[in-house]
Amino acid sequence: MLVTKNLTKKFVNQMAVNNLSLNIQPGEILCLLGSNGAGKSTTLNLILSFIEADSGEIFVDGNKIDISKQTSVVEARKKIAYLPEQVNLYEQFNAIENLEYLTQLSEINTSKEEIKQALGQTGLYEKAWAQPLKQYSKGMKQKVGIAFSVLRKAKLLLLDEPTSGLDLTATNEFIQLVKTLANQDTAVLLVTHDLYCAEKLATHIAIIDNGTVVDSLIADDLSQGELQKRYLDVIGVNSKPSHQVLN
Ligand SMILES: Nc1ncnc2c1ncn2[C@@H]1O[C@H](COP(=O)(O)OP(=O)(O)OP(=O)(O)O)[C@@H](O)[C@H]1O
Repeated sequence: MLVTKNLTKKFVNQMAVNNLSLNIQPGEILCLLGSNGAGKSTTLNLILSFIEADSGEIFVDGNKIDISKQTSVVEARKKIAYLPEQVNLYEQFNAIENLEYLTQLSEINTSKEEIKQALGQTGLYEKAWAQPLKQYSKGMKQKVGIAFSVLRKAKLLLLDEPTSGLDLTATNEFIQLVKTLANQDTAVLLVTHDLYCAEKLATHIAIIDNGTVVDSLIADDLSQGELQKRYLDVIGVNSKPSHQVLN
């Protein structure tokens, strides 16, 4: 569903993404795990055609994105749902109104019943559906964002640090929700530095450092604690003293 081949992007003197190749099939959840500045957001921005790669290729559902052609970008974006770290929705509107408005804007033919079904699928409790989003927590807003991706029938879901600011209950609810979407054949790219989320959610993990994948793992093959060890090895924490002795 998503293939990137040797993606490279440099900002002035900073190599943000360096020869990055990814492959996500329908139903797979690939976690791009990396620390601050590793190149995660730049990768998402490239896939979304917000910025242009210096070199490399991106294929969505088998079609190569040609950023110089509006039709190519529009076609790719139709298949992609993007959930940014801070979900951008209309705070004065309630969940149903938001989804009615967003589907109209995107020219998606949908009924109120389908909107309610999509909200129901996310587990957002029904009492909240008619409340303005300014009264929502981050986790609740995310559910509305996910409902929109369900209504759009997106084949590829991009998640940017989705669990930052969520408590453990909301994190676990979110993880279950994304797993349900993957079980329905959505391909998911999850970008995070949250090891817990990576461990609980991903089917595949690519550890990224300096814009390059330095370790690729299959979640089912990981033993207890192995991901944490391999991640800490990459970011160099295991080789540093664990604490300083103060005199
Ligand atoms: N527009 C830009 N101009 C210059 N340098 C940039 C720009 N965007 C990103 N960078 C640099 O590219 C590198 C990768 O940044 P990126 O934002 O992709 O990392 P990240 O993994 O998403 O980090 P974080 O977890 O902090 O969001 C960093 O060194 C960053 O400073």
